[in-house]
Formats: sequence, structure tokens, C-alpha cells
Amino acid sequence: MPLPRFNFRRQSNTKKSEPMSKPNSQALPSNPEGLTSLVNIISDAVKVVISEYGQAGHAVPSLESTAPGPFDAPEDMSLALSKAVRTIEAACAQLSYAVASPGHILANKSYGYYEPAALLVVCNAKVADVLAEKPDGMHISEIAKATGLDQNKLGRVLRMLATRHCFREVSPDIFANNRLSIKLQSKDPVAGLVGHMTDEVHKGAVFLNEALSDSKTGPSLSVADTSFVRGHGCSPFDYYETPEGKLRLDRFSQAMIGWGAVTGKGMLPKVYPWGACQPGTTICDVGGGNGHIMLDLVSPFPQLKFVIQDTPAVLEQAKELWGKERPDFVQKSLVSFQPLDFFKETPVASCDYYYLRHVLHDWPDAECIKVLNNVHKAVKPGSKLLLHELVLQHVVRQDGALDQAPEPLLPNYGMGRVRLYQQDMNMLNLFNSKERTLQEFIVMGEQCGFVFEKLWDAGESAIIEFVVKESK
Ligand SMILES: C[S@@+](CC[C@H](N)C(=O)[O-])C[C@H]1O[C@@H](n2cnc3c(N)ncnc32)[C@H](O)[C@@H]1O
Repeated sequence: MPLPRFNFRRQSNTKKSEPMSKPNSQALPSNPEGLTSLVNIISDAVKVVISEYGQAGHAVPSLESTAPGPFDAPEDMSLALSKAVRTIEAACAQLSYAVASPGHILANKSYGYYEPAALLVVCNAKVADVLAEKPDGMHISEIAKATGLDQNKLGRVLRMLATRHCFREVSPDIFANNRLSIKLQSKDPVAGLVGHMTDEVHKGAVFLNEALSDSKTGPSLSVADTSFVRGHGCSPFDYYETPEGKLRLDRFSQAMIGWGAVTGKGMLPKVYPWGACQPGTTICDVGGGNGHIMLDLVSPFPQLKFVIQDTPAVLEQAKELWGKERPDFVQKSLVSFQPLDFFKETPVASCDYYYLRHVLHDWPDAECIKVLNNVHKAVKPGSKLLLHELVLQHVVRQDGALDQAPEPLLPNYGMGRVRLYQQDMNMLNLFNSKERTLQEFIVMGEQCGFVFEKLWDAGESAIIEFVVKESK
């Protein structure tokens, strides 16, 4: 199916045209001009960063600083700033890959697993907590004493991490926190995400080759056939019931909050024009978890009403959260909690919006189609479907496609957006499911009676808006 033309933040032209793919030969600089243009791209983007901080009345924080910056959360960045940062990440990586020894680069990439391994050591030992009140740093002997780890081995772990800019070695064998390691303090949800990813998820990911090359599990889309199952003997659904998993359950909950923080969950109120909705507009959050996303809309848009739908056990958490955060909304029935099995049942009928955030990425296409068909049975004319997901791009320049990086950068921003493609691997490892391209979402929506309307840039993620097809 052809890809509609698309403009961020503007009504898309739904006139369909076949995307024109250009060969990628220009994507990698192979000559001095390519290198110079990468340097110029970096230089221009740095000017944007300095100017945005300046406008906010801040100096750009140094990597050594542990003070919170005004733009640490993705939702606090303007689109211009997040684009500049993404560009710098992409161009710096591309420039070094273009000039360094290919063998060195591949060695760095293949030894990459020592970084997660070391991050898990320091998270579990709470090294960032130990260093929290020590801006001038602490000698490794004291850090070792406070954490119970061997001094020599911990020193080597910290030195490798400091070499990768997480922690700093202030003077020989004296380490301090920096802008990155401060996020590893145990109270920070990002530390929960780091612990979860570098521990149980990592121990599944190492079996990706075995899972993909086995003639039974390779082509399978079953959650029973993932690399995670090879690593742990059970799927993520069952893992947290095992003795080993139970020990990690609290961290898993913290990791989910960390995931929201990293992906900019707070973008939803900012990127969609909720202010234009009529009083009484109802949003049904399908697979809404504990309803935390809709809570973000309550204060800025008091004209909205909410239905949270999820499995009965999860809905109990939603009732508890809303009862604590917005008891007024619960008492006035401005929010309701309706149990749902979205594979077998239809959500509450005739809502104005059906919103699904990070629901479809858990499932292969056939299951997603079941969910969307059930949503379609609930809609009324004029209802809208909003899918809030990560949106992948091919690494190929396409006319009229999503926002593309300037040449000679990779059109999907390469390392500036690599988290999306890593998260796609994550879904493969955990569930045999996937993140998708816009085109894949459009095709799936069409199949279930929805027409693509517009894509809203929400930083790391995007909101894909559909309207109901006149006749299915
Ligand atoms: C990845 S979470 C996303 C939660 C929430 N939308 C968010 O963005 O935080 C997927 C949600 O789907 C829910 N879910 C899984 N299977 C379900 C089913 N058969 N019916 C309804 N909800 C289900 C889970 O309980 C979970 O809350």
C-alpha cells in the first residue's frame, strides 16, 4: 500500500503516491565533503542547543554536573531542541564510524555487552547512592566498603563506565557522580529501567541467535518461542511469578515508570489539540494499565471524561491510583473503570476517542487485528482512534515519508533514534512482537475499518490518528 505524504504538525495530505526510494550511497560520508558536512551539521545543531538553553535562562549543563537541567525530561524539550539533539547524536556517531578503524568499531560494538553488565553491578550495589553527597568524589576503597564489593574489581568496573562517560574519575581511584550516573540512584525510575534491562532482559537477549536460527522457534510468533524463554525457561508473563522474578517485581514496576520518563509520557497533553474538544468528550483508554496516562490530561483539559479499560486485576490498580490522585473525578463519575478482554470483547461503545498506548507493540499482527476489530465494533460515526506507539522508519530516503534527517545522515537519524530500533529488538526478545512503521499501522488500521488521518510527533513516540471508514 502506498505511503501518504506526511507533514509533522500539519494536516497530512492524504493523496497517496508511491514513495520514491533513493539509493543510500550518500548516507555515509566517503569523502572530505561528507566529513565536512557532518561537522557543519553538528555545528549548526550545537548552536540550536545553546540558543534554546539561553532562551530558558540556563547555560548548557556540563557532563560533570549532577544538577538537574531544564530539559532532562523529553517533554520539556521543544521540537527544535529535540531535533538538534537527535542530529548531534546521529552525526557524531556517523562521523566517528566514518573515520575510525572498522575493526576498532566492530570490537567496540561486540564488547558492548560489558557496559550493561557493569551497569547492573553498580545499580545493584547502589554506587550512585553512595556517591550522592560526595561531589568531590570518594576513594574506591570507601566505595567498596560501602557496597561490599571487592575494591579492585569495582574500580575496574567504574573506570570502564567512566570511560563511557557514566561516573567520572576525579583523580586516580577517586570517583564521583556525573550527569549520567546521577540517574542511577535507586530512587530514580530510570535506575529501575536500567536494572530491568541489564538483568532479566539482557539474560534473554543473549539467546537471540539460538531463538532465531532454530527451525521451530525461528519462524514462530509465539511468546513461548522467544530468546527470553531460552534464557529463563518461561515467558515474561510467568517470570515475575517465579522465585527469581518475584525478587525483581518491584524493580519491574519502577522500570515501567522509568520507561515512561525516558519516552516522554508527558508529551500527550502537549502534542494533541485536546483543548479543542467539546465538554463531555469521552476518551476510552483501551489497555490503559493503571490509567496513569489519562491522569495527565485531567488538569489541563477539565472538559474531558475518561473510561479506563484493562484486565480486572490491573483495573484495581487504576481505581487505587485515581482514588488517590483525583478522587473528585471518581466521585463525579467523570472517570469509569470497565474490565475488558480486548481479544474477545468490545470496548465501551460510542466514545469519541479510542486511545491505545503501547498496546499493539506487545502483539503480532493477527492479535492486533483482533483488538482493532473489537474497537471498530464500539465506534460511532466521528469516533477517532489514536495509536500511541514508537514509529520506525526504513533506513532509506523516501520522498514524502516521515521527518527525515538531512543528508549525509541516515534518513531515520541513525544513532539519534536508535532507541526505537533497540526497543523493537526488545519486543522480539520478550514477546516475539514488534514495533512498526507508519505504513504497517496504516495497513492494519485500514484492514479494521479505520482511515489514517495524521501523525503527531510526540518525541520518541508518535500518535497516529485514524478516523472511522464510512463503510468497512
Ligand atoms: C504495555 S502495557 C500498556 C499500558 C498503558 N497503555 C500504558 O501505556 O502505560 C499493555 C496493557 O495491556 C493490558 N492487557 C494485556 N492483555 C489484555 C487483554 N486481553 N485485555 C485487556 N487488556 C490487556 C495489560 O494489562 C497492560 O496494562
